[in-house]
Amino acid sequence: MELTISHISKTYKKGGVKALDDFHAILTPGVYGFLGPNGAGKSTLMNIITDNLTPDSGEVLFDGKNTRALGKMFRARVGYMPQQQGLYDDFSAVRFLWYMAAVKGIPRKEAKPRIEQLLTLVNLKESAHKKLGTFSGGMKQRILIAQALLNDPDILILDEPTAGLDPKERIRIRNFISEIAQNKIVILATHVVSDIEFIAKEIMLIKKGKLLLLDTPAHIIDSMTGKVFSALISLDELSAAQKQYRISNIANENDQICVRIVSDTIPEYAQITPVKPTLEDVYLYYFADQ
Ligand SMILES: Nc1ncnc2c1ncn2[C@@H]1O[C@H](COP(=O)(O)OP(=O)(O)OP(=O)(O)O)[C@@H](O)[C@H]1O
Repeated sequence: MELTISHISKTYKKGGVKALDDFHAILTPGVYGFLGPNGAGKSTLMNIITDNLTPDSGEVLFDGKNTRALGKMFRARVGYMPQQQGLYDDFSAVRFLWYMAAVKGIPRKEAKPRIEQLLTLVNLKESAHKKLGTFSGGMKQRILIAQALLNDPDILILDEPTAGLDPKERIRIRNFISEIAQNKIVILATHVVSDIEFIAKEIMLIKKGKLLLLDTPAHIIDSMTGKVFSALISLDELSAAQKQYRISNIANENDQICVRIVSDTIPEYAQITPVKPTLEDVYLYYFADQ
């Protein structure tokens, strides 16, 4: 199974923003972390893949076939969880899933066992008849993921699935996505590094509509070797250091300051040591100016 995002460009008429600029990537089963700051073009791309938006140029291909030409056949294989919007607060969880199954044109006979199975999968069986308006942030995210899974999609697109969640819920949702990702192409858009660091097969870095990198987390992190340093400086030096370098962490150490610096060149401090890069450093390296 292969999803080709082939040279997609899109400029919004309103505002004239070039949201996507010749974006090209080939995706196979596994979780793709789609990482970029606000406004980078993530939602635009996901709306194009799901056929909610038309690109100016380029096309999306599923196993070599144009997805617009495949039409309904392709849409039946896609599950989409948009960013949390006004949920149907007065609907119970089970009613919401029935409603979404109808919207997706899933026959009642198929929908019934699927809804039961999904409520168990997302651990909401006991809250099936509670109104969505009473749900916590994590429960809302889980029911939104469940609706994206109603048609047992081959391609699952998740737009910021952990937005607004506390760390415990974040980890839960992350593990849950990892579990359901078997044999699916999962695109998980986020600007939170920790959401994808451990579960992504590959990471797509997007900046101003352009694909900067598409590679495994390990390769991306390795490519930063020799660019991350730890320096001990005095408090007086801190403000100049912040102006000169991208600083990913500041910690007090006795009467000195330990700064973590991301830099192409070795910073000129007396007490400096190269350190192992992390994905957070990568993010800062590419997006410090965003
Ligand atoms: N409907 C629209 N009309 C005009 N401009 C838009 C529209 N939607 C998005 N944009 C602009 O296109 C660019 C890309 O936006 P997009 O929502 O795709 O980014 P994003 O990476 O998903 O950001 P976020 O994480 O904030 O959702 C931004 O500059 C945004 O302001």
